[in-house]
Amino acid sequence: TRSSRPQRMLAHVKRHAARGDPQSVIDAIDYFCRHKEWAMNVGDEKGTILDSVVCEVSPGAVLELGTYCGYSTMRIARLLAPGARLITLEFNPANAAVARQVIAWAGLEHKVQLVEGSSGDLIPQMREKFGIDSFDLVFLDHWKDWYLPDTRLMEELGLLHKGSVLLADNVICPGAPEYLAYVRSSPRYDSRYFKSHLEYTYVEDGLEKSVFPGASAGSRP
Ligand SMILES: O=c1[nH]cnc2c(O)c(F)c(-c3ccc(F)cc3)cc12
Ligand SMILES: [Mg+2]
Repeated sequence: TRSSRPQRMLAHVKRHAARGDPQSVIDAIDYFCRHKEWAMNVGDEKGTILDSVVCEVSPGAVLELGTYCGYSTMRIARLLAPGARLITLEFNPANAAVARQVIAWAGLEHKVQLVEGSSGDLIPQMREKFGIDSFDLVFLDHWKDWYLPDTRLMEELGLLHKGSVLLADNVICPGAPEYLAYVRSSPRYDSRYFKSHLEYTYVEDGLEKSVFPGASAGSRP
């Protein structure tokens, strides 16, 4: 049967990127998506904003919701300090299989734990299965309708601490209106919009960065 777009992307990476060199893998994917076939990686423009947030937070524990082909996984992992951990959740087994190979090609597998399954099922298992107490940074990039329920779930499970940062992709295109309304109106978050463009296009999109000031915020003094 005909190869999939992620498989063709992986073949391009293996031909054009150097093993163990994450930047060359990132560049090869950006080239493939800009000049051969568009794909829904966060991309180079929004990726630069992602990089700056990762550097600012310098997280010890990161959760990525939505791995796809591992592009943003690599952008985050390449900036992590020794010992810092990134857990990335992917619903689609075929995409997860490609992402594992992309992450391995970049030589970043020791910093990344890729788990297949639905975020709603896996988030409640973070403590028991992965020994994670809370996340310093969460990158939401899976499915817009799950941004809000997954955020509520992380709050209820105490997986966010004072200062935890949520960074959400695609808040304009395809758009996550309920999520935006929540983080922008809740006294529990300090939220800011980083205007950018839909990956590899001139269409507007952006990232929403929301800092969790602590569970006590928004409750009666
Ligand atoms: O489903 C998605 N999950 C995560 N990220 C996405 C994304 O960055 C997109 F651009 C898009 C997208 C797809 C088709 C379009 F026409 C526009 C945006 C979708 C997703
Ligand atoms: Mg996205």
